[in-house]
Amino acid sequence: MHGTPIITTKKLTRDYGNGAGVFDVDLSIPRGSVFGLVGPNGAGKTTLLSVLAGLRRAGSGSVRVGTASGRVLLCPDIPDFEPWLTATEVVTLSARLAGVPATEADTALALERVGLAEAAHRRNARFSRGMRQRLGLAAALVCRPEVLILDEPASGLDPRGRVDVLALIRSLREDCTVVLASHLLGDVQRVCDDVAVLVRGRVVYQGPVADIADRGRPSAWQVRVRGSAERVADLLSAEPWVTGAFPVEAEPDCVHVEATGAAAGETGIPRVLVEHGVPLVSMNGYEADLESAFLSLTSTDATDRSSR
Ligand SMILES: Nc1ncnc2c1ncn2[C@@H]1O[C@H](COP(=O)(O)OP(=O)(O)OP(=O)(O)O)[C@@H](O)[C@H]1O
Repeated sequence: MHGTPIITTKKLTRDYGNGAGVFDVDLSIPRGSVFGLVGPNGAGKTTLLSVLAGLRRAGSGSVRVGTASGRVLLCPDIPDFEPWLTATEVVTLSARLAGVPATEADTALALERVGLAEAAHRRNARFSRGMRQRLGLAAALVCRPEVLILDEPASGLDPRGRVDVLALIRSLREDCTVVLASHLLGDVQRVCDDVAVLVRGRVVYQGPVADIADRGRPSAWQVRVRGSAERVADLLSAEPWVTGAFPVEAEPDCVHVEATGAAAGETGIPRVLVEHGVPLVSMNGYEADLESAFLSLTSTDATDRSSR
């Protein structure tokens, strides 16, 4: 892992009983990175984040955070504000409560960064879930945290808002270390440098996000061609690395192709089409589902790698 760690945990455990909680968690979060904590519902992400933020105590084990406690901020998934406050008032109050001097310009900048400049003087009572999440981010940013902990930061956003907020989070590495939890592997892949995967309270993988991206790469595609889908399916079926190829019933010019691996298909399908003079219109990989990514991450191999 790159960078000196700003947060390290050793054998961190918070046991709620009946198998719930987090157990023997060893984390090393590099300073200045965006670190993702990913896992299915109930895996223990929120528990772990709140222990890192100092809001919940660990039952055993240790947490070392290389900064003053006031410089670590946690932003919950859907922050709750007094409904009568305007967005500007929420952000101003947040800075005051944190004891951070913030000018009007600082407040305006924080709101602008999260895309709420136009709503700056509106009361938050009628804000959508996504706007509330953005406002929570602005309220955190104005405090200039050294470590910003975000629980499901994009869960309430529409696709456009999601892209914007993920880009914003990515840009924050210049200012602080970000630790975010998500059950959406795609979001984590997009913004994080390193990732830890929690399954039933235990870290089953920790390392560069690129490694997970490789595991999540699809090895099945819907290939749209100009020409006969039947012929393309026959051509591809003859290749040793193709494990299945057939025309898609509802889409006359599409072929469903499955390969032995991601790289084999990504290079092999366009090559075969070029060789036979078939124009390729599009090639879309089926998103690997989270469940199978987690299954692959709980394999012996992945568990071994978690100790590096
Ligand atoms: N205060 C508590 N007392 C007892 N059990 C708890 C407590 N808080 C959480 N749990 C249980 O611990 C497990 C982990 O919960 P946690 O909220 O940390 O998971 P999560 O990964 O954040 O889940 P989600 O993605 O659904 O928010 C769950 O089984 C939950 O029911």
